[in-house]
Amino acid sequence: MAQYSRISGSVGLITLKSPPVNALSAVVRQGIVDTVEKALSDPKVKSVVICGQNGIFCGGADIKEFAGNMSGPPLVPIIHAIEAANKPMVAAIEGIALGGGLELALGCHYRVAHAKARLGLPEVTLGLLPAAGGSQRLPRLIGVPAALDLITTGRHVTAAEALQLGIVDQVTDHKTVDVAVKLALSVAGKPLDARRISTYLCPPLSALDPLFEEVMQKVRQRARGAIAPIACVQAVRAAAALPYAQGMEREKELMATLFTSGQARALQYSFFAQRAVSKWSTPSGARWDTSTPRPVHKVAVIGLGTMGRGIAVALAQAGLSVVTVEPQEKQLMEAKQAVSGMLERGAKKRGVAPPLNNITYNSNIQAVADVDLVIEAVFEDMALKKKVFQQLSVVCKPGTFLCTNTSALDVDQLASQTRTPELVVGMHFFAPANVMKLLEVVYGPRSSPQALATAMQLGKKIGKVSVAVGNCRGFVGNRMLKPYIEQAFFLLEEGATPELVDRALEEFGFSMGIFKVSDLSGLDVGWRVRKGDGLAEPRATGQSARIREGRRYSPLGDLLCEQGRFGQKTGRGWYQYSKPGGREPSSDPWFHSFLKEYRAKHGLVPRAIDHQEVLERCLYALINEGFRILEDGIAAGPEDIDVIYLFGYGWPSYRGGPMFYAGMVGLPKVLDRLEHYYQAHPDVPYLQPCTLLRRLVASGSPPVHKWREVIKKLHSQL
Ligand SMILES: CCCCCCCCCCCCCC(=O)CC(=O)SCCNC(=O)CCNC(=O)[C@H](O)C(C)(C)COP(=O)(O)OP(=O)(O)OC[C@H]1O[C@@H](n2cnc3c(N)ncnc32)[C@H](O)[C@@H]1OP(=O)(O)O
Ligand SMILES: NC(=O)C1=CN([C@@H]2O[C@H](COP(=O)(O)OP(=O)(O)OC[C@H]3O[C@@H](n4cnc5c(N)ncnc54)[C@H](O)[C@@H]3O)[C@@H](O)[C@H]2O)C=CC1
Repeated sequence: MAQYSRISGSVGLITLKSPPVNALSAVVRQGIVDTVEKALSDPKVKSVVICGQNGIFCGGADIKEFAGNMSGPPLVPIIHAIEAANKPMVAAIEGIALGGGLELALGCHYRVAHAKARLGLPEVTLGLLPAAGGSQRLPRLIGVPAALDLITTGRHVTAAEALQLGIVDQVTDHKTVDVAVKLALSVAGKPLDARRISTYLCPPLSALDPLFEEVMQKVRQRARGAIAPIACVQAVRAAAALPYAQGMEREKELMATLFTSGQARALQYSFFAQRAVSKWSTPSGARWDTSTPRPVHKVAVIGLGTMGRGIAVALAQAGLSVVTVEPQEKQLMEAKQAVSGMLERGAKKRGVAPPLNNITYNSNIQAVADVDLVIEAVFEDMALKKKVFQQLSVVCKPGTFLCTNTSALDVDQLASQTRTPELVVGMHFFAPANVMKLLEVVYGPRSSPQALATAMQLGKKIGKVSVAVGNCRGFVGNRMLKPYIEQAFFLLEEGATPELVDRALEEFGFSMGIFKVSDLSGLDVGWRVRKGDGLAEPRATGQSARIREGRRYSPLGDLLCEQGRFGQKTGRGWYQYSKPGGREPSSDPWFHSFLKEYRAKHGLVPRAIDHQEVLERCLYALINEGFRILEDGIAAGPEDIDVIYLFGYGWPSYRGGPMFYAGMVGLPKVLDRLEHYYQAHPDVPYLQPCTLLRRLVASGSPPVHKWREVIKKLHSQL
């Protein structure tokens, strides 16, 4: 709703009231219509201030309404009426003015923002464009280049930047509404023509066409198949080239295409999925709202290799006190230098002082005696990790949470090395740990709800999207990756090339195909795991060379590693590079002839493989494992899996995550294709459709937000 009052004798005050972010729901829009009418028809009122309750101006349209039948008065005429008013309208912006919220403010004649406010048009991140006049008013107000930047990225700006750009007229540290009322009093009765942004012409640019061509090319490249950023550029172009009324028509037309698109649905799903994962629950009944996290001020990081360094940076940047331990003197020195460099570069970007003093560097584990929580990041070696956990259990003060950054090892085995297994959880970061947003928080059978809640809260504090997952080999993300990679290897055996597989995946929207990723992260990583599992030993030629434990196996990755081809770091992998450490992959004739010989040696007759088969085999195998993970209770719901893939594995955001994507493709189709491929490859168990998928299809393929009901029923029957 919106509340109306009169203050200071002649100022009408309209307060948006719709917790938590004063979103513009149908009721709020109706409230604005009613209160604006009241203010304009009250002869005692000479000017009007619009603000939001609880220090929040407005979070934009109510995104929940997009999924249903939109009712209530539309926003565009409301904003037109505000702009056309004959009394000065002033927006008092506290907290946030986002999307429709900023568009509402742009309809006002003046804007005052609190110094801590953030403003932006983030519609593009929801698969939309600012269609309440935002794409037409913002370029008229701040110019085409700046508007293009804000609208195509959706980035939020601070009040200071908004002032510099000309989005707001005034920034204050004091009570924003008081300052806005003062301004409203001072401008009462003054002419308003020059304050109506829709009447402005965009600031002239000498070469409009080349500018838009260049921008479109860049945006297309960055968008990797997303349609909203392209539509945003087209809308701003209309602002630059057309009169306002025609520009508004174009904005509406472009929005109509986006509004009903699958991409918008996927991105809006992902917005709510991100929020849903913070409301975690476990099969044993522990929940986010009944578990109290303990405050964490001081954290230890054990092992300052690739991961430990990034984790230490993320913690220090969030203001935590960090104690690091690295026994190798040379490694410790190098790490100190690298960590300080990362902190300095990060601070420079943010215009703050580097938090160098938040970190201490130690070679002795005794240094962690008084920390609240430890994150272990030593080599992926169970024996070593067990030893470290035994030491931690002795050295740390009672009650210290002990966390491991292992990517796949059994968290419960580590817990059993300690005197307090209930305080042990996994905190699985992704490389580079100070950049990647994802954190898998892994609970074992003995982890206490408080340990899980504390790790989840710490994740939030350091800016991660944290997802609680059960303990199994590879947890959620890496477990699903295994069948995906396996299919890619099999496709090479059957006739595909790394180039073909990668092209198909990149056209789907991944920034890199699986073979390029493998070259980047190092083929030796998977090789070490396969050797540990007893899979990678050389076998005799003939059929057994491609079978392990009764299943089809491809030794291709092992054979490359035996040749010292570890990927980018050695300058050779699935592709070749100009030098060791080179970044640009190019097709490698050596690999192609090696593949030819390999196929001949194993009696494999290559056949033509198209992009569709690549996508179906790689993605449906991965999705099938996702269903198994849900079946096993390792992830609480499809949203958890999707968020993990969106934030940790480069799944294209406009496809919503693998489980949402399965729903979009149609579960019967996914089931049918898996059945088809399993029939063709009965020696590949990952392709056998799992029970949950079958059950969902038998239940009429409900939408993704209803899957939990089917999963619950399945669990109750097991
Ligand atoms: C043929 C068809 C033709 C169709 C034509 C259609 C024409 C339609 C014209 C429509 C024109 C209107 C255009 C418009 O107005 C567009 C928009 O405004 S889109 C929305 C833009 N706004 C945003 O993207 C903001 C999203 N929110 C956030 O970024 C953050 O939530 C925020 C920074 C505001 C706060 O962050 P934080 O403090 O961290 O809190 P949470 O994120 O946890 O949020 C708290 C709570 O609030 C819920 N929420 C937040 N924003 C919204 C929202 N805009 N709508 C609904 N709900 C919102 C959030 O989900 C949390 O609730 P939970 O219950 O915990 O999930
Ligand atoms: N590299 C990656 O992309 C990811 C790795 N991980 C996991 O993170 C952990 C660390 O991996 P990386 O950082 O890549 O390894 P790394 O090899 O770069 O670093 C490991 C560090 O641990 C140190 N170390 C060894 N024994 C120690 C001990 N007893 N006490 C303290 N430090 C000790 C080593 O000297 C080395 O500096 C592993 O469990 C790995 O599986 C998790 C996610 C991603």
